[in-house]
Amino acid sequence: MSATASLKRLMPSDIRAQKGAAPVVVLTAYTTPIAKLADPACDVLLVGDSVGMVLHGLSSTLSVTMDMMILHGQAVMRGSDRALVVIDMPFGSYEESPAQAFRNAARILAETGAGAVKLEGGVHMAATIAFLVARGIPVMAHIGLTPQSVNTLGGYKVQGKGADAARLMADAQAVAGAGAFSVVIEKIPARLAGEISRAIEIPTIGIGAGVDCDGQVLVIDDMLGLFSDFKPKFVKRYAELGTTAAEAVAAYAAEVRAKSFPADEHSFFDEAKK
Ligand SMILES: Nc1nc(=O)c2c([nH]1)NC[C@@H]1CN(c3ccc(C(=O)N[C@@H](CCC(=O)O)C(=O)O)cc3)CN21
Ligand SMILES: CC(C)C(=O)C(=O)O
Ligand SMILES: [Mg+2]
Repeated sequence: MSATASLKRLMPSDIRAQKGAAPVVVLTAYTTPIAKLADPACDVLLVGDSVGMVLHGLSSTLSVTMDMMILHGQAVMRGSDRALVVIDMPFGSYEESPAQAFRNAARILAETGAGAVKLEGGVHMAATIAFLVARGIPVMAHIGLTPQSVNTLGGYKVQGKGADAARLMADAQAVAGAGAFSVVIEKIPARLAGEISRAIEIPTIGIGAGVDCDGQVLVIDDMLGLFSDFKPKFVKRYAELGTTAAEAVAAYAAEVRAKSFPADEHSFFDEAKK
């Protein structure tokens, strides 16, 4: 961001090393001004494919494109100089083969300067994660509720209940064994998330996964109260900026109609006013 930035940007190895030492603080960011605001307080800024739903009005993440992720990734890099920037690989850009995943992940890192990519999947994506890591691409994994699989999961439901717990533990161990530097665990029972966090050696980043994860992530628009269509149980609203903004817009509209804005102080005159 600034030419004189003295702090070195955090790297995937720094995040990995926070396990057992300091909780990993993650928020999404999609734009330069939001990145500027979140960078000083966060360890990781995640350019999530949630950008499609939050900023572009899409009804799921499935139609998010490589070009969208790269454009928003570039904007977030310009607004940050401390946090590690991680960019979601969009649906369809990595599932076909390790070679396809490498080609698209390399393009994301080359065109944005970000430090890592994130992709969804456990046991079935472990070979791809290992392929990327062996070729210089740090990977954050994402297991549990994986929104790109909403159509096969049958909705945005809690994962890992009952007999599914063993499958989720296997997913966590597979992505850790494949060399991921951390793993997002979404919408699973808190007790299982704690067991997984204790069982693997990389930091778990929870969203709807309880307090025993090694870090937490939220969509920033959700926690700021800016994305009002969506209030799942795991979101805590730390502000109500959507309400504040709507009130400001209403006040502006009323003043324009009443001709009380602009006042002299917002206007220009060719002579000093008497
Ligand atoms: N704004 C936003 N926040 C997110 O956390 C988020 C996205 N978008 N988009 C990508 C994925 C999708 N995610 C989701 C989506 C739905 C639920 C969920 O619990 N849905 C409830 C209804 C929630 C509501 O609308 O109040 C459900 O029953 O389906 C959870 C995570 C998480 N991610
Ligand atoms: C919610 C987080 C983990 C994510 O994947 C996204 O924002 O797309
Ligand atoms: Mg995502």
